[in-house]
Amino acid sequence: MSSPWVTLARQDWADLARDGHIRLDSTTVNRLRGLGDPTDERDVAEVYLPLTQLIHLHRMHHDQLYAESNDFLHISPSPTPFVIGVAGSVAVGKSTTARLLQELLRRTPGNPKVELITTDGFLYPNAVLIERGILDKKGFPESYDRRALLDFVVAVKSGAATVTAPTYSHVIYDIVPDKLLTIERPDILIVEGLNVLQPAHVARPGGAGLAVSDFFDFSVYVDADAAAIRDWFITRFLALRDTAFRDPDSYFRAYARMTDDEAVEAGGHVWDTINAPNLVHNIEPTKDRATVILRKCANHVIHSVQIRKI
Ligand SMILES: Nc1ncnc2c1ncn2[C@@H]1O[C@H](COP(=O)(O)OP(=O)(O)O)[C@@H](O)[C@H]1O
Ligand SMILES: CC(C)(COP(=O)(O)O)[C@@H](O)C(=O)NCCC(=O)O
Repeated sequence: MSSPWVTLARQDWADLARDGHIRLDSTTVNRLRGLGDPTDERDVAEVYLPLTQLIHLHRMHHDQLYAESNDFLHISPSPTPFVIGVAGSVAVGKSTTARLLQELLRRTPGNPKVELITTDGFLYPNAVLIERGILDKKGFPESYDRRALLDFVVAVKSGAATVTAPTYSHVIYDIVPDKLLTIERPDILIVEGLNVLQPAHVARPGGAGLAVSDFFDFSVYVDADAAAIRDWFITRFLALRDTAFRDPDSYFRAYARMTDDEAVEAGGHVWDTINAPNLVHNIEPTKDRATVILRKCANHVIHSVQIRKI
């Protein structure tokens, strides 16, 4: 059976990188990578640079098509940003991927303005999740205000001068009251989150018929075996116990006093009861909707890249 995908082993993918002047020094890479994520300058050169060049190619053609379509229609709407979705499990390293792409794309010709938002800002506040009995479903599609997220992306994509988004804090484990993120006419918008590749839930009465993924011009799914991601999640949980959980404002400060065994048990429980079911039932089924799948092996290293060729 023919496949819409072409899969490249890492070295073949790395060989596609064209001569360019885009570099990220180790200080920048260290600043951008997530807790416990070993991504380094070599990964940037071998994996993220060719990806940036492919995205730039898509963006150039997107802008040209948009301009020519507008000429054909005799309309002159506001410039529209190129929108990129970054999806994948909790703890798979989406934020590292999204932040690296933001920095690399800023260095592409014309130095575009690249903004990044994470969808956690569109989670319902804990008070609403509690009222609906779904606090233990944080990260599941129904825990987000999908209408507000869609409205946000449509407004930015429509070229609105100023668009705001709510923000989430992992420390307080809730939406931060009165703290908004302001986006002002970016050339590129990256939307990172667990469920950004979800299709519209048209079957639901009153369903929007549209989802944020309908406005993506390019998307990346960060993929790894669930057993490996579970290990990364628990390792990160132990690291957070020694750092972020000690913050007096941390929702998880009770975890800061746990022994290693207790923390492994508690982290494993969160993974097994919340994040693993969400991965299996909601996130992983959206993988094939991505333009590119970055496939990691158990040590976090990206070993192959799958690209939708049609
Ligand atoms: N409880 C927490 N306290 C502080 N930071 C956290 C906590 N959980 C996750 N983070 C941080 O939030 C970011 C997003 O995490 P996550 O949603 O698991 O996505 P990913 O690991 O794929 O980037 C990461 O940089 C992670 O280190
Ligand atoms: C905040 C998250 C839902 C991720 O949100 P995203 O920005 O990917 O939409 C996730 O990191 C999280 O905290 N999940 C809840 C389960 C847990 O405590 O790990």
